[in-house]
Amino acid sequence: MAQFPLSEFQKRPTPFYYYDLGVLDETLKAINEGIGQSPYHVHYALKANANPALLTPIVAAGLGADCVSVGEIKVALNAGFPADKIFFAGVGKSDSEIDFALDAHIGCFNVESLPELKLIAEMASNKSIIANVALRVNPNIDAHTHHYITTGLEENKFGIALEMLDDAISVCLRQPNIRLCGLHFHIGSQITYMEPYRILCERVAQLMKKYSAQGIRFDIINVGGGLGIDYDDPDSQLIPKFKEFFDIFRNNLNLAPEQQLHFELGRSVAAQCGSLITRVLYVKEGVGKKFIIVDAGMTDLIRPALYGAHHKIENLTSDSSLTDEYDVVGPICESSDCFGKDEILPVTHRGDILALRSAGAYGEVMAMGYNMRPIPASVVS
Ligand SMILES: Cc1ncc(COP(=O)(O)O)c(C=O)c1O
Ligand SMILES: N[C@@H](CCCC[NH3+])C(=O)O
Repeated sequence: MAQFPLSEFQKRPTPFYYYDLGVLDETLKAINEGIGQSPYHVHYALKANANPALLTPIVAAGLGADCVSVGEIKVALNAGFPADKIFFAGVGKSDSEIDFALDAHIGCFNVESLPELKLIAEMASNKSIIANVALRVNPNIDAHTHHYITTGLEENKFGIALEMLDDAISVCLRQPNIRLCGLHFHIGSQITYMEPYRILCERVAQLMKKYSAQGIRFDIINVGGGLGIDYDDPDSQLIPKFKEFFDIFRNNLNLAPEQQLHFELGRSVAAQCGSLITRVLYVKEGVGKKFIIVDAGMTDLIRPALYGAHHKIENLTSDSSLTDEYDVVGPICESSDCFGKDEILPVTHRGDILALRSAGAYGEVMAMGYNMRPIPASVVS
C-alpha cells in the first residue's frame, strides 16, 4: 500500500499534486537494472511531467530527455540534462524552435516530414553547423490502445510513411548539413499488451536489413515509448515491469555492433509516483444516487474527461468499515467532469481527503485554467 503523509495533507489547501520521490527512485532503479549491460538508453518524455522536483532525480539516474517544444527543451536544460542527451520530436516544430534547438546543440532532431527535413537542413546550413537527424517512421502498427493515443497507424499524423522513407533518406544523404544518425518509431501510449512491440521489432529489423544492403547504417534505433501502467490497481504494480519490456527488444531485435537502442518513456517513469489530492466539499443526495463533490476537477486532471480514463480513488481519511456507492465529480460546469461512476468507497463525509492515484503522468502538465481556476500546486516528499 502506498503511504501518504496525511497530517501534512490536512494542513494544506487542496487540490494539489503529491509526488512520492521514493517511488520515483525505485522506478529509476528498475529502469537501470532492466537495461543492465545492453546498449540501451532511455530518454524521459518530459511531456508526461516536467516538474523540476521529478527532473532532478531523473537527470541523476542518467536518463536523457525527449522534448516536443522549446519550452520543454529549456526546462530540460535548466534541470541539468546535457544538451547532447536532449532529443527534439514533434510533428510541428516551428522555425524559431528549430533555431533555438540548433543553437543549443541538442543531440538529435526526430524529423517527421520531408518539408521539416528541408527546413532544418537550410537553417543548419545558414548557421554552418551539422544537425543530427533521426527520421520518424510511421510503421503502420496498431498499438491496441485508446484511439486518441495510438500514433503508429497510417491514418495518424505522425512520422514519415514507409513508402516515403527512401526519399527522406536520400535527401539526408545529399544534404551536407544533415547527419542521418537514426530511425525513430513510436506506436502509441498506455500499451499494456506487448505484441505490438514484437511486431515493431520485426518492422525495424526489415528496415535495417534493407538499408544495410545499400550500405546505410543507423547509429541509433529509437523505438519510442508507450509502456503502460496499472491504473486499476496501482499498488499491485507500483513499479512497471521494465525488464520484461526491454526483454521484448533483447529477444526480437539484433542490433548491429556499436548500434544503440533508444527508448522514450514518459508514463511508465512518472505516473505511479503521483496522486492528485482533493477534499470532499459536499456529499449530495441525487435521485437514486449519491454524489461526492470534490474540489479537484477536470481542469486539474483531464484524463477521465478526455479519454474516459479511470484513476483509482482512495479515501485517505475515512475510517468507516461501511461502504457506499458514489459518483465522484468535480466543480466544473461540464458533465464530463466526473472522476468515477458508481464507486464503492468507505462512507464519505465533507472534509475527507481523497487521492486520485497514478496521476504523476499527464496530470499536472495537462492542467488548465478553464472556469478561471488556478493550476494546482505540487508537494513532494
Ligand atoms: C514521440 C513520443 N515519444 C514518447 C512518448 C511518451 O510516451 P509514454 O508516456 O506513453 O511512454 C510519446 C507520447 O505518447 C510520444 O508521442
Ligand atoms: N496525454 C495522454 C497520452 C498522450 C501521450 C503523448 N503522445 C494521456 O494522458 O494518456
